[in-house]
Amino acid sequence: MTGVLPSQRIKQLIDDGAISATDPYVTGQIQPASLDLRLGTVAYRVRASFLSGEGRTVADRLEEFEMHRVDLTNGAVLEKGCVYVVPLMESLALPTGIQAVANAKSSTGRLDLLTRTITDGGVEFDRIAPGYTGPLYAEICPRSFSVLVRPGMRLNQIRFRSGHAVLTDDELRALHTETPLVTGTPVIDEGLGFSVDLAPENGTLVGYRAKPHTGVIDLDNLNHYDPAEYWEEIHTKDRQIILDPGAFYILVSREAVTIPPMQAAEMAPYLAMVGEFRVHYAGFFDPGFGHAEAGGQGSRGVLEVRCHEAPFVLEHGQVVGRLVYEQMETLPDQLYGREIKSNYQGQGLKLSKHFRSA
Ligand SMILES: Nc1ccn([C@H]2C[C@H](O)[C@@H](COP(=O)(O)OP(=O)(O)OP(=O)(O)O)O2)c(=O)n1
Repeated sequence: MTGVLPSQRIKQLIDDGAISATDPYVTGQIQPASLDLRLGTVAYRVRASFLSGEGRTVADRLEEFEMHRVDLTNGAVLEKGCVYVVPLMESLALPTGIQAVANAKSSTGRLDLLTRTITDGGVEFDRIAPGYTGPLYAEICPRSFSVLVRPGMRLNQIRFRSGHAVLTDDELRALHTETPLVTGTPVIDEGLGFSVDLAPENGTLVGYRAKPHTGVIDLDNLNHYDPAEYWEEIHTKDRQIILDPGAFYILVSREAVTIPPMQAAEMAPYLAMVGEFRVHYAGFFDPGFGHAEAGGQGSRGVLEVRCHEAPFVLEHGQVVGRLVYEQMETLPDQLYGREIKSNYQGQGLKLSKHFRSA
């Protein structure tokens, strides 16, 4: 069978020893179509981000790039602007037919914590070769805020798939006719396009921009921080905003999106050629996200946007990203939503769960 492996198949991989961990698994770690990965006890501050490269291990390369080590046991701050490599508690011994892909969790992306997975012999971030056997590491680069972390914190996640799982545009059109995937007319071109909302129904608040020189965020503090101390509100009445190079924004999609129970999705930039700005990082959408039966009607996608070379005008309804839908191998035994205490079901414009709601 081909497709993305659901929660019960991930449990089976654990039972079979294809996934192992230094510490017992915790409640909620297995998600409908992914497994949360946990930080180990040490962070290596490195000179620069790196990939280990064919035939070489991350441990070897750390000898080359390590500047110093930080013990995370009692909590430690990962400083904004620095690059760290943290060995994860989980490791893999994948069967040859199973391939994996990792990604930052949505909460991590919303905090602008660039978090990518690296492996021994790896030549790409976040893509794990079929049959990979070896340790997993998170490379973490806090870009807007310094963060306090402890062992066991879950910053990234991993998805497993067997064979080819991506839906073609024709399959996506057929699925949309069966279960509407977005509100409005779907833009289907190598996935489902979605656009930015810069003309909200009520009020003028369209997004947030990270403030410089803020305090530390302890990732265990949920619904805790005052948004005003970390974010500047972005208001507009004229359906457009100008993005500043280097600044980090949280925006929201105009469309409500649905991921039916037998599909999962990954967010990708709309066009690789648009270098001026990029919707990035947190890419996984769970089966059941936005799905009415899982309490998700009207869920928008949150967009983490960074502008690069030059100031860039973003207009209401401009297509900025696309969701690449994949088929689940079998129906997951849990869906994103209320039952599993998900944080972002039914969301509109929403900062990470660490901030108090307005
Ligand atoms: N750029 C993104 C990425 C994801 N999501 C939505 C779809 C996901 O199904 C949901 C949760 O994603 P994660 O599991 O990555 O996030 P967390 O684990 O941080 O949230 P939760 O605690 O709710 O599981 O957020 C989003 O709105 N915008």
